[in-house]
Amino acid sequence: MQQAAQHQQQLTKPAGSLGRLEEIAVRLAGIQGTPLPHIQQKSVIVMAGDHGVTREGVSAYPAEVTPQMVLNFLAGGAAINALARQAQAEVVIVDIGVAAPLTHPQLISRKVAPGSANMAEGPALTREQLFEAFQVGFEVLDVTVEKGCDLIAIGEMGIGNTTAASAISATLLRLPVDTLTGHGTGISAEQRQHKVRVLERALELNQPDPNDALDVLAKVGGLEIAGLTGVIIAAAARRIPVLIDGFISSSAALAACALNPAIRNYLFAGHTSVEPGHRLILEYLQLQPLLNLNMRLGEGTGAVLAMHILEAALHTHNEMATFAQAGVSEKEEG
Ligand SMILES: Cc1cc2ncn([C@H]3O[C@H](COP(=O)(O)O)[C@@H](O)[C@H]3O)c2cc1C
Ligand SMILES: O=C(O)c1cccnc1
Repeated sequence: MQQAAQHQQQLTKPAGSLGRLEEIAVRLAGIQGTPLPHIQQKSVIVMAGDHGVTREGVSAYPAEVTPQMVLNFLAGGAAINALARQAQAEVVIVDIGVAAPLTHPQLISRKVAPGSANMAEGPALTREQLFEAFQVGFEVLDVTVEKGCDLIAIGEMGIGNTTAASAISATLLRLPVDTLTGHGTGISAEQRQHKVRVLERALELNQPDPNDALDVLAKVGGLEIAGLTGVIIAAAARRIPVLIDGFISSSAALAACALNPAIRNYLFAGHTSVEPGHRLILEYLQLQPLLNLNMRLGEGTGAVLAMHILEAALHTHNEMATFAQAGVSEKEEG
């Protein structure tokens, strides 16, 4: 990172004038362990799973939308497909817990269970399911990296998962659920109040331990969130930078960082979502979002959009002439 920062000083621009692009290049140098980092191949890993808590009426959309959207991803018709085509990123779709049978040649079928249990009635996942979900995340990341990918974005699909993200982040950040809970897919103010009450009941009943991220992920998490936590852990272990997306994928990152705080150094926050809890997670992790476009979709959309910025940081870092090369005079002393 020191060498990369020194290289930045020599490029033909006033020191610091590329702002956060400079920091990004330096951070990528640290992650890849080289002063001139490169990104060759990008993927977005989208994990899909259902949530028993949807039976409490916490989303504006029915749970059937989860499998329907997975098929839409596979057909190339979702927002993430359009943005990934623009960014030239491969879309990797994983069924880690959709509550409907799904088969497709491009689908990675690793269903741990047909959805989580209803956290308002008991723990969402068993410990075994949690570890199986981690394992799916590790393996999907490994296969993706073995195919040559060196930048990962993460995304999710799962109706009801803003409720799980609120429960995880309220517990780990030790904040009242009300401050972190938003409108998700577009529920009314009244429905949001109901969602907060469901969340309070689920936390009261399950008593997730804020000092134990595994306990939190099992009791009030979900399969796609746990799978993404696994992706993040495995990516950091392999020195692969990860672009996190919105509130839900950031709750997976929060859990990963609770397990090992050094993981934070491998993460970039693609954007800040409209969900109120998202900003609180990013502040806690000290990750400055790259974009703020009032998005609240998930799927990895904000993360894939930010790939363009990471690449811009490396184009300037690697392609610009130095003062010496270009014969441009450096800053006057004093
Ligand atoms: C058509 C459609 C496409 C989506 N793509 C992502 N989400 C997003 O919305 C869901 C979370 O919001 P909530 O907790 O309110 O259910 C997740 O599936 C998330 O990825 C979608 C939601 C819908 C309806
Ligand atoms: O922040 C997100 O990623 C988000 C917000 C609302 C609905 N789905 C995802």
